[in-house]
Amino acid sequence: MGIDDANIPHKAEKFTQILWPQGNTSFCKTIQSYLEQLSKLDQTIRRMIVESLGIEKYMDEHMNSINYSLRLMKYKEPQSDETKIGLHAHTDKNIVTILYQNQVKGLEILTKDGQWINVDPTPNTFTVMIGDSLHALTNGRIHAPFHRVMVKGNEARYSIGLFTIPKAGYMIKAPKELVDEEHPLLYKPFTHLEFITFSYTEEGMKCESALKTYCGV
Ligand SMILES: O=C(O)CCC(=O)C(=O)O
Ligand SMILES: [Fe+2]
Repeated sequence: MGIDDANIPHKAEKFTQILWPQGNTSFCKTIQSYLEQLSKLDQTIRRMIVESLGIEKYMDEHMNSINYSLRLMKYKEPQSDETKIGLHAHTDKNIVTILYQNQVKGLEILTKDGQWINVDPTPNTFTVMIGDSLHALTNGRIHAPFHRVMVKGNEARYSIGLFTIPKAGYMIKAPKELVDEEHPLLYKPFTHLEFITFSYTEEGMKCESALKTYCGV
C-alpha cells in the first residue's frame, strides 16, 4: 500500500484516513516528515549523479522531471526455516528507490557476476537502488541491479520505499553528451508509463530485460 504523487502535501492525510478513519495525527506527521527528509536525500543523490556525469546543463530539467511515490511493505513471516520468496527478482523501473527496513533481513542483490548477495539491515541505514529509467537516461553508465526479497523464520519484514518516478509524458532519453562512438545509444526514447505497461505484459515478464526488449537499440 502506498501514496502516489507523494509530494502533494494532503496525500499523506488522505492515506492516513484510509488506515485510521478517525485520524492518526502522529502517523500522518511521521509520514510527512519522512517524505520531506527522504525527498531531500533523493535530490542530493540525483544531483551528485548528474554532476558526476558532467551533464549539469540538464540539472533543472532532471530535478523537475519526477514525482514521488511512497510504498509501505509487509512480508509475512513464513513460520518456517525454509527460505521462501517474498518478492521475485526484478529491476526497479523508475529512477531511484530509497529503501528503509526493520531488523528482519531478506533483501538480496544480484552482482554483475551473477552472485546473490545479502543486504543486511543496519540501523539508520538506507539502501539506494537505481532503476531502469536512470540506467537508460545515463546511457547505461549506471547499473540497475536485479534484487529480490527472501524470507524465513517467525518475524515479519517491514520496509518502506520512496520511489522517484518520471512525470507522465516525460521522455526518457540519454543526453547527447553521453552518446559517442565509444558509448553508442543503448535505448530509444520512451515514457515511464509505456515502459511499465510493457513490463507487465506476458512478454515483458518473460524476457530477461524488459528494458532491452522494449526499447533496446
Ligand atoms: O522490501 C524491500 O526491501 C524491497 C522492495 C522492492 O524491491 C520494491 O518494492 O521494488
Ligand atoms: Fe525493487
